[in-house]
Amino acid sequence: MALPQKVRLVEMSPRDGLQNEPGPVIATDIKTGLIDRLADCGLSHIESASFVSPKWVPQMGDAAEVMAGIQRKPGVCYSALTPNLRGFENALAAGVNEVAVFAAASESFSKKNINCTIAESLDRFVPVIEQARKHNVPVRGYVSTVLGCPYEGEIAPEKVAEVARGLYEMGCHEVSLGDTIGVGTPLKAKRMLEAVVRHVPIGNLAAHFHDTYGQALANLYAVLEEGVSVIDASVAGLGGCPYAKGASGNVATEDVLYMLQGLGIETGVDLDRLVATGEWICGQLDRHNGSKVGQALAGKCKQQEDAE
Ligand SMILES: CC(C)(COP(=O)([O-])OP(=O)([O-])OC[C@H]1O[C@@H](n2cnc3c(N)ncnc32)[C@H](O)[C@@H]1OP(=O)([O-])[O-])[C@@H](O)C(=O)NCCC(=O)NCCSC(=O)C[C@@](C)(O)CC(=O)[O-]
Repeated sequence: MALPQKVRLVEMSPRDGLQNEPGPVIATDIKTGLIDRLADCGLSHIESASFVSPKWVPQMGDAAEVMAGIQRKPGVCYSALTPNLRGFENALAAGVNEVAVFAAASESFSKKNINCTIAESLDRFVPVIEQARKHNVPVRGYVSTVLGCPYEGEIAPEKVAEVARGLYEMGCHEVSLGDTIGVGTPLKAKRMLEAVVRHVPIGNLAAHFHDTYGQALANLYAVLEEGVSVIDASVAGLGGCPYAKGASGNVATEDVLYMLQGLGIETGVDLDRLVATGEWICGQLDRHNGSKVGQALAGKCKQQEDAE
């Protein structure tokens, strides 16, 4: 299949990127500063917060304050995770544009992440989706561990397809396929996708790949060739996985954008601004920049400044 002409980037850093950041809880104004800068880069979908239990994920405990503090830009979708009805109600009150429910293809991961089985999680999402429909709020669905699980190892593509189908059939307009611990390789990613597209149209799928083994760009290229046109990514590669020691964050948005530009694929996102945003947030968090493109372009810029 020909590569898509346009890709929609879904920016994960304020949520997936920051939820697992070690150390003290990050100040709300750093989170809102990040989201506003990302919107200024031209990103049209920013996963901004997570209405989960603050006991489980302390970094997301100020979700309502974050949503209240951002400067909303017209045309930008500010979304949030909602694991249950309570999360949905709080997200609705905070004025999110879209919510996301999250399941896994591995029973062990589901238990560790949301303290219930896969079947229980799908049951729990039914009232969330019903309420969302009533309030005209679109719902995205995630499937974690689609290319491997930290507890169970290999995950059958058919299991991924079953969960993705469940989410799609219950009303998720988009299902994002998560290589949570970044263990996938291109052929595996293609095989997994082939199983999923038997049940969910390709236009309703997104790729959400972490970069732990440095395979994320290769995996993305593989699924772009299969027709995927929505990619989740995180500026500066922020993030990790609390249940997999050493797991890296999502593939860096700067790296994905550089690759897409090289392929002539449109995104509407400004690379220079994105690099500056990655540098800014890494400075705020006193953290290493996990984007190769970010490092290269920021280094080049500094070299030019020094020469002047
Ligand atoms: C699902 C629960 C709540 C079940 O948590 P639980 O302990 O099984 O159930 P509970 O209903 O008894 O709730 C426990 C406590 O949380 C409260 N609570 C309950 N719900 C909420 C809520 N919405 N907002 C605020 N508080 C809430 C509830 O009131 C209670 O408080 P207590 O009585 O002990 O004081 C919990 O397991 C949880 O919050 N898990 C979140 C885990 C999480 O956020 N993981 C990271 C996101 S998923 C991810 O990163 C993967 C993804 C999407 O990026 C894709 C990929 O890469 O694979």
